[in-house]
Formats: sequence, C-alpha cells, structure tokens
Amino acid sequence: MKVGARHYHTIWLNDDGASVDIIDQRWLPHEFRVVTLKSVDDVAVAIRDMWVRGAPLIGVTAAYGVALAMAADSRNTSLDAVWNTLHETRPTAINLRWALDTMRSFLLELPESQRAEAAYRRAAAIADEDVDLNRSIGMNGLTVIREIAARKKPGEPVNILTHCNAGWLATVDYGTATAPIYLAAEEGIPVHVYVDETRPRNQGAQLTAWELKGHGIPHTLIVDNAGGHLMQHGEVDMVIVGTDRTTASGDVCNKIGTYLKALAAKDNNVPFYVALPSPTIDWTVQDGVREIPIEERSGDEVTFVQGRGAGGEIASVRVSPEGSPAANPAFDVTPARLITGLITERGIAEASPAGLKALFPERR
Ligand SMILES: CSC[C@@H](O)[C@@H](O)C(=O)COP(=O)(O)O
Repeated sequence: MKVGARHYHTIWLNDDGASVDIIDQRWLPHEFRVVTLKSVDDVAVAIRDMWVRGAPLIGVTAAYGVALAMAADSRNTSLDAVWNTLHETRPTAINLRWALDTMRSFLLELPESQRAEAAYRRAAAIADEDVDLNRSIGMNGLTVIREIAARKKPGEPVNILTHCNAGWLATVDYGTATAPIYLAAEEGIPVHVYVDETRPRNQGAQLTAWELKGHGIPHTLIVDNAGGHLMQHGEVDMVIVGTDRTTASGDVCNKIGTYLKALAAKDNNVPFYVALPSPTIDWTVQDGVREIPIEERSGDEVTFVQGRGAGGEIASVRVSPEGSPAANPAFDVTPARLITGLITERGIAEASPAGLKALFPERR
C-alpha cells in the first residue's frame, strides 16, 4: 500500500540479497523507519518486541527468519533451533507456527546444500501468497459492503467499525479486515471507518488511523468504550476485525476487547464479520476459550502510554499511580455464536465446524 507516493510492502529482501528489511512499527504514526534484520536473533526481537506485529506478518517474518538461519547453517539442528527460537516469541498468533512448520517440512526434503537458496524462495512465496489471500478476502468482503451500500441513500457512507490493526501493516499488503474497505473505496463506494484506539498498545490510533489517512479513507478515531454507544444509535452498519487464531469450530481469538465489541454488535443487530486467511485457522483446536494460549504482556504497556510530546520527541508517560499493579492479557476469544461470518479467501463461511468444512473440504 502507499506511504506518500511510494508503494510499500511491510517486509522485503534487502538489496544485499540476504538480510530482510521491515517497516519498524514501533514509531508509527510519528516516524516512518525501515530497519534491516540480519540474523535469527534480530528476527526474534522484531517479533517479540512488536517491531512487526499482526498474525500474517508475524508468520512471514518468521519464514524469512528461517531463511536467515539456513544461510548461516543449513543442518537439521539449525532448522530445529530456529523453529524453537521463533516459536517462543509470541504464543497466540497461529500463523507463526504455520509458517515455521511450512518452512521446516519444505526444507527437510532438500539436501543441505540447497536449503539456503530454497528457503529464501519459499519465504518470498509465502509473502506473495499473503498478498493474494488478502486480495481475495477483500473481494469476498466487498460483496457485504456492496449489499449494505445498496440499501443506503446516494452518497451516504457505509459505516464500518474495526478494532486493533488488521490492516496492511499487519500483513504484507492490503490487510485482512481492511482489504474489503480499500477495495470498496477503489470502487467508489462511500465508506467511513470507526477506528477503536485499542488500548494498551493503541494499534488503532497509531497504525489503522495512519493507514486509512494515507489512503484517503474517511475515518474517526474512537475510544475503545464508544463502540456500544455508537451501535445503539445506528451509527455502525457492520464490524470487521481480524484474528490471530480461529478454531475449527469458528471461535475467534483477536486483540483484547474484540469480544466486547461482538457482544455489543449482537445486542444491536449489527453484523459482526471476521476477515482471515486460511493460515490463521488452527484446525487442531475446537474450543477457543479453553484451548488458545493468551499472551500476557508487560503491565508497563498499561501503566504507560507512548506518544509525541509537545517538543516533538517520542516519549512514554505514566498514566497510573506508581506501584499500582496492572494486568495485560493481549487477546480474547469471541465465541462463534456471536459472529455473522468468517470472510476467507475462498468465500464467507458460517462460523461453525460445518461452515468452515464446507469451504475447506480437504480439512475433513
Ligand atoms: C490481520 S491481523 C489480525 C490480528 O493479528 C490483529 O487484529 C491483532 O490482533 C494484532 O495483534 P498484535 O498484538 O498487534 O500483533
């Protein structure tokens, strides 16, 4: 997508043909910085400390991490080591394990002498596939936006609420939840997005708002607690969020606060959609609430907020009394019964075992 006049992906191979460049998301929206990852340790830090984040992008970054490992040492021991190191970085987004498994099973078939080059090729293919998956999600989600737009008066926007950042910054390009929005705007459908700020890390305020502004998409930033009120007053036509892991039964794990939005949507008959590529489905898990590990992050993310000071510097400020403890579960699970549909690259599935199996029969 665009940053100024230039088209960017969130990750790409450096001109040296070996290291990997990423957009360092810690500084957005204040500063646009690109950093180069040269080793598995760099990749682990970038994922763990959220220089890159968002389930699909975490997966692609890990795939390139495997390529960096293979360039240094292509033995099976190195493959196991990189799998373990990167798998430990973040526990919830299943795309991480999917990408590591995909890379490992592909590379194990090859002689060691061919692994480094093949790993870079496979990582690049995973990145390209992510772009294609998101574009297909966009086309499928667009049908819902078109239907809502058809019921509106001419020029009246379709109001969409989203939570966290499931935009192009969370993927390689397009985003998942934002793909239908970008395609609707391209088609000339008036859209307006309510952006939840998404405490504690403020991915909505810092990333989604920045993306939408960059693409000229009308949007309004709201505090996380405003969504229910707006839904009660008919201000939201649909909700679209992303997901870090969706179970085979259609339960959706996503950024903390998603569940409350789904409850409010249900109570107000607002359609609640989840956009996801198939690598985000964990076919081994049924009950999301019981089975998905929820990342517990530092309480400092709750007690401090990062922003730009009056003097232009990027600073962290404390928002609570010194010594007050804080809990920081990073994700929650929205049960399938609260979800109107799962927008995938193959179409829109009912959030149920049967709905998912109908779209992905090979998983039977
Ligand atoms: C297309 S991204 C879907 C989710 O990964 C996204 O909504 C989200 O929850 C990201 O969490 P984050 O903690 O910023 O990695």
